Amino acid sequence: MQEPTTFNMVSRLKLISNSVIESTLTYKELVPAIEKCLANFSAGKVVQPLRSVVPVEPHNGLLFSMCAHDTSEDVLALKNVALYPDNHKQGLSSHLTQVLYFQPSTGALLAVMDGESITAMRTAAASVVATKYLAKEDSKVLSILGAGVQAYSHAKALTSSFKFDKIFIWNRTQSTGEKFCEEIKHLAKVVKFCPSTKEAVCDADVIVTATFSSTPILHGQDLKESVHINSVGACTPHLRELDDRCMELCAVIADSRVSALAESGDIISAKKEVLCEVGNIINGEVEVNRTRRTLFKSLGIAVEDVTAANLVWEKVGKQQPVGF
Ligand SMILES: NC(=O)C1=CN([C@@H]2O[C@H](COP(=O)(O)OP(=O)(O)OC[C@H]3O[C@@H](n4cnc5c(N)ncnc54)[C@H](O)[C@@H]3O)[C@@H](O)[C@H]2O)C=CC1
Ligand SMILES: O=C([O-])C1=[NH+]CCC1
Repeated sequence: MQEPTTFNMVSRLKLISNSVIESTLTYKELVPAIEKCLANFSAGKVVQPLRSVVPVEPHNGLLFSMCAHDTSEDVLALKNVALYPDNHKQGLSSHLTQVLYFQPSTGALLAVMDGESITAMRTAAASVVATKYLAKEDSKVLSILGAGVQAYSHAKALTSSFKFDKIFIWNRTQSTGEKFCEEIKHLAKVVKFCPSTKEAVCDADVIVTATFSSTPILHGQDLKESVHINSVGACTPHLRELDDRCMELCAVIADSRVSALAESGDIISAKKEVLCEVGNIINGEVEVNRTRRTLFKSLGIAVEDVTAANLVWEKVGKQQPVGF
């Protein structure tokens, strides 16, 4: 009898596209699931090595490989991200990603999922969780720096969880920023493009930074006394989005302390301490004063992809069970 191998199982593999994932995943289900996985992660219930990053220098690309096993949920997956900021010139997304979803008991590959929507949505869901625990409860003004995929998912996720009266947008390219404002104008009473980051953030209660900038775009001198920042970009040691003053003023909370200290250009360059992981706050181990300046440093961790992929599997993948 022929032994089942990955190759002769291929006909039974589920391929799950972005469009299916977009019509399947909702923030209503994803946010609590991400909250739980961040709590599991900080409670030591997740096996997750630091992701590997291969620079593809001639093409200004990076290939990330991220894997985790959530032991309390028994879910196993691996995500690849090809991060090529110049891809837009060829009409391609800057992040090309796939999630491989495994049967933990055998290691059999059950599904290959498009990773773009999973990445966009799980990152925004993690920021919603951080905002829930760290921002002032009466936050009314949201500011987003950037107008790409993450800016969009954050606008959608944050407004589906909190009520903002005003959203201020800044983007390096004004025309793209204005187009983005038009797309999200239904999300708040006022949605306005601002020509400078100072104008965009000076009244903000909650700020999102989601760009490819390599130099600071958010400056401490422009922040209110009480503000919460979700810092989503600058996920490699040579990139920065926040200046030293901003880092000095804020209490820094990360998704993963290990990832933050190894990967965050802002934390490494400013020699900033990480107060705790957001999971420590969820688990009731640390309390943070919401009326001070707080910064959630999101690097993106594999267990978030594992969690999102598991929701997709439970909702659309399971109908055709895969097994030997
Ligand atoms: N923390 C996490 O879990 C994740 C973080 N990211 C990071 O978030 C950031 C945004 O990602 P996407 O929205 O998917 O990318 P995107 O390609 O859709 O958008 C990129 C944005 O950055 C802006 N930008 C590009 N170069 C810039 C510069 N030099 N200065 C200022 N703005 C610049 C563009 O105008 C655009 O608004 C990237 O740094 C990305 O690597 C992405 C996925 C997950
Ligand atoms: O977690 C993630 O998917 C990523 N973080 C930075 C680039 C992609």
